[in-house]
Formats: sequence, structure tokens, C-alpha cells
Amino acid sequence: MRRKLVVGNWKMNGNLAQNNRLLEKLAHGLQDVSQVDIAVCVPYPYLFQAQQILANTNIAWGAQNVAKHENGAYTGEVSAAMLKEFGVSYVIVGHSERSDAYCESDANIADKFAIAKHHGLIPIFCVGETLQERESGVMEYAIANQLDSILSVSGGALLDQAVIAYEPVWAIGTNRTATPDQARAAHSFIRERIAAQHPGAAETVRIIYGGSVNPRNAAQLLSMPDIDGGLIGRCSLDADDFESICRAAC
Ligand SMILES: O=C(CO)COP(=O)(O)O
Repeated sequence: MRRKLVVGNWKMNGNLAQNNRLLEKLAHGLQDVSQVDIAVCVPYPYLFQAQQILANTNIAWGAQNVAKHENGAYTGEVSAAMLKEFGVSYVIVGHSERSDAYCESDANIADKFAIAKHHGLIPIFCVGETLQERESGVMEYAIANQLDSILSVSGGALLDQAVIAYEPVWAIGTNRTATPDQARAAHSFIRERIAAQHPGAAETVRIIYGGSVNPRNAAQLLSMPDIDGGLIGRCSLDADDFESICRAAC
């Protein structure tokens, strides 16, 4: 039985004072929620703050990116070992906002996934089609290509404990959520694709949905078969909204 997982992706939002209020409120408000794993992925400079406030709570913290190299002359990059020093559990890799803006290739993303696993971090690997790909009927092809880049480099063993986020690009930040049936169909496709190569991993890997999840649509989405939780953008910045979504996953 896979445990549900709800992750907040703060993206490039927050400041010390706001974060303090948000994290304290979440730590308090969610303390009785034991049936669901919960995490917040914060900007790098706030990892220490998240660690200070969330240590000894039921909320884990994570980062939104990681370098594909161990260390060295890579200006501006942050390594997996550095993230571990701040108690990080999760790291998002391959978010479409990064792959679009910074031209991240599938091979780069696969390297980041592998290095995260190597350091005992849980990668949250994002896949999803653009609107054009969906409308032109190549959605499964697009998702399969993204998945295969990880499956071929990382293999089934590295999928153990990993998380895949299905984030249709057209649903991110748009208030245009995938319907529960659209999301379920994509999640089943992803699981079947993994099962064809790594049957054991397909059973255990958590596949979470991201894209305009809010307190009103969360319960329906998160109760669908094959949807093991959510990756929440805007609504993770509001303590009440994020708490409602976590509770909807119970
Ligand atoms: O990109 C997302 C999470 O990673 C989704 O963002 P929104 O929930 O704001 O649509």
C-alpha cells in the first residue's frame, strides 16, 4: 500500500518573515495528520529556516533543484551533499519551469535524479505534456520519452522510494486543472510504462499530480486510483489552503 504524499513547491516565493509565519502555522496545524507524508520544497536560502522550524515535526523539507555534479567549478550550483547538510529529504528534478527556461535536457535531468538517489535524497521527477502535445494526440509519446530517459539511465532499482509527479504543463499556474479522469489516465499510463520494464518498482513508486490543485478540487483528484498525492504550487503558500489539501489526501 503506497502512502499518500503532498508536497508544496514554493517556487521563487517567500521571505524570512512570511516563511516564519507559514511554517509555524503548518507545523502546528498539521501536527495531527499522520496518514499522509507531507513536505515543502523551499528556495535554497530558506532551507536552514525550514530545518530550524520543521525539525521534529511531521513535515519534511526539500529543494527545487540539485546539481548533476558532486562538486567543483560550477558557479551557482548546489550539490546533493550540501542539501543533505540541511536535512533535506526531497528534491524536485525536471520541473517544466526549469526545463523550459534553462533548456534542461532529459539527460541532465536523469543525471540529477541519479545523483539525488545516490545521496539518499528522494527525487520528485516531473513529467507532463504541453497543451499542443495533448491536442495533437502525442501526449503519451511525450510522457514516455521523458520517463524513458530516467528508466534507461537509472533503472528500476533507483525508482525504489522515488516519486514521479505528473504535471501537465497546461495545468501549471493556469487554474485549468486536469479532470480526475484525465489525471488518472495519465497516472495509469505512467505506471504501466514503468511496469513493462520494472514490475516491482511500478507497484511502489508514488505518482503524484500537480497543476492547479486547490482545496476545492483536491479531494476528488487525490482519491483517484493511481494518484498517490499532489505537488502543489500556489496553494502551498497559504497555510489554510495547504492544510486543507493535506487533509483531503487522508
Ligand atoms: O507547478 C506546480 C507544482 O510544481 C503547480 O503549480 P500550481 O499549483 O500553482 O498550478
